[in-house]
Amino acid sequence: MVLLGNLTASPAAAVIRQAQRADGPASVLAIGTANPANCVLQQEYADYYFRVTNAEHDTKLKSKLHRICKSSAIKKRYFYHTDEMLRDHPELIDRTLPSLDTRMGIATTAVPELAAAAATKAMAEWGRPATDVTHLIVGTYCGAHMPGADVRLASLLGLAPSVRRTMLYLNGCNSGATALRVAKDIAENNRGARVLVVCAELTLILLRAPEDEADKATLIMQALFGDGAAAVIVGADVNRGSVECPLFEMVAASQAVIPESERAAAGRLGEDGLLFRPAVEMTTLIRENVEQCLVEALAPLGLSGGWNRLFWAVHPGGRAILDGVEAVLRLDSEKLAASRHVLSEYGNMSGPTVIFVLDEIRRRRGELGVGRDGLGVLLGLGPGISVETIVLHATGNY
Ligand SMILES: CC(C)(COP(=O)(O)OP(=O)(O)OC[C@H]1O[C@@H](n2cnc3c(N)ncnc32)[C@H](O)[C@@H]1OP(=O)(O)O)[C@@H](O)C(=O)NCCC(=O)NCCSC(=O)CC(=O)O
Repeated sequence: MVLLGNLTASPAAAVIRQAQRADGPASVLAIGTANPANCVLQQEYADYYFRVTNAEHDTKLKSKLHRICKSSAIKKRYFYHTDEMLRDHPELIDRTLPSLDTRMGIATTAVPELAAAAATKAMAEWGRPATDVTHLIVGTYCGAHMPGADVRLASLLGLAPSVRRTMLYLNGCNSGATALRVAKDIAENNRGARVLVVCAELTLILLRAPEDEADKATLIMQALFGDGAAAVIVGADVNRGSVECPLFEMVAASQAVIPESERAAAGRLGEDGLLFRPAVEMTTLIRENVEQCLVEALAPLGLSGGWNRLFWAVHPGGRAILDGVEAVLRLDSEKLAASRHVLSEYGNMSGPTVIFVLDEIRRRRGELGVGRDGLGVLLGLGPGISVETIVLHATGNY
């Protein structure tokens, strides 16, 4: 017996505990992404939005949205909602009507289905049977059901009934990074664990008609956000000769909140759906604090400063956010090329977006700023303002 304060640790228990832990670091083993079919070009978005919201008479506001769309650095976005769906549900557009039930009703099936489309791709790349998934983490801001989208998703994918599920609701744009951080801890603390992480978001939950000149936040949301889902398989201790192929080792993960920024990215679920308002100050707060957050996360690992040595998967919350991060970290222009590419092709899809960025980095086979030692940072940004930092090592097995 070993006495630790008033606790008694038995060597037998310690051996059992040790045997449950993985030896190696958690790794990203596969990535899959999916989007709904309805694609709207950004240059046509202002016309589209003011038409479907029956607000075409408001030409001043429409040209304001057109200007914001033009400077957004977004080319196109995908949406689950269609003209027909909006015609059938006027409550989604009319701000005076309650619409939460309609939005949640559609999300009940649409979120797990989009999540399944991304997960199926990740699992096909992974190469092992669905029943080998031991843990499932699902993130979404679209819905708040019991049981959640995780149960429906597990059934769609044919996961084992014993799969250990974790549901992350309303974590905002950092949910992709948050889910990966939790998956890392699970994989490293449960020998043999294979964690399926899936984030799926539909802007249907936050679609609303324009109000007036003072309501710029609505225009910003409508101009930037799109629908998408992304999935990752995370696991440690890949056996030699196995079908599995580690893409990125997860070296370290941390989270911080920017001081006094609670109101800068705030939302609430109400009768009119999800009202989320990133404040004008969000860009400045990130710009002024991101380097300090990174120093605190990376200095203990001996990695602080010299940011151009690393590759970067930064959440593309908006063009101005990427410009701010690039300027303050003095990054070479190719370092945020993957983030800018994903913003341009899909807009801000909230949680899944940073996983799309990681996928883009591996698809371009290291041409996007992966240095000789292969180290990089996945940076999640969301309400809080939360800053998620995951240090990755690109294995080169793309
Ligand atoms: C939207 C933009 C592309 C527009 O760029 P522009 O170059 O056109 O010009 P700009 O920045 O001056 O903005 C145009 C007009 O919109 C206003 N404006 C800008 N951001 C605003 C905001 N968040 N709320 C309300 N108004 C806003 C400006 O004051 C200006 O008004 P006027 O014309 O009257 O002077 C850029 O501002 C941008 O990328 N902003 C960051 C968007 C953001 O906050 N993303 C985070 C989403 S949340 C997220 O990702 C994570 C999460 O929290 O979950």
